[in-house]
Amino acid sequence: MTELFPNSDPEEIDLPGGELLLYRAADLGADPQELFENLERELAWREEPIQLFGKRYLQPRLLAWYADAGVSYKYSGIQHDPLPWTPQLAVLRERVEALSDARFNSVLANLYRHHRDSMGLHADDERELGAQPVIASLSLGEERMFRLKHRHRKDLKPIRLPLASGMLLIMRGATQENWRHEVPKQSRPCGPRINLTFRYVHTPPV
Ligand SMILES: O=C(O)CCC(=O)C(=O)O
Ligand SMILES: [Fe+2]
Repeated sequence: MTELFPNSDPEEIDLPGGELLLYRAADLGADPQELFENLERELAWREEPIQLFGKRYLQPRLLAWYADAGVSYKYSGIQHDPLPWTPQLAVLRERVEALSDARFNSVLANLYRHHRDSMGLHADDERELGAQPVIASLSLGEERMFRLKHRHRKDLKPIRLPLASGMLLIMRGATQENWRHEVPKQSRPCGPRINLTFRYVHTPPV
């Protein structure tokens, strides 16, 4: 049997009805600041529309979507056609796969330009991701607050997890079924942050 998590064990974050693992200083084979600068410069960042209650808005952050050929993904009501992996992203995928003990065929990159950029409360529970998806989320650049809220249990307080540069958070098990997550706007000014969420998209949908 292959060994789970060969690179030193991640921390387990207590999440009732879900599974969260955190590498506080993931071994990415490169300095997180250098990775941030390369990705900020090289990725094809776009302002993307979002469909909310039948209306189109611009998302409050920049996005870029990379995947294996033939993979497509509907995200926030919008169909995304992927770009081919850059050399940097391909290397990062290998590192993240080893650290997560999972396979990924795509990555959604988010660039939060400043403290007012954000990601609304959601779960990564699209059909194409299958049941109980493993989602590996790599943070680079400025620290931002990641918050999880249980869908039904009002007795559970939201979980606040500050995500700093070089941290790798793995969401798996029933996390997406039972919890939603967000990156709220904040009042304190800060610089840019990149978050890469590695996913396995099943095409055609399972
Ligand atoms: O920026 C983050 O930490 C979260 C990103 C996220 O939830 C997503 O891309 O689905
Ligand atoms: Fe998400």
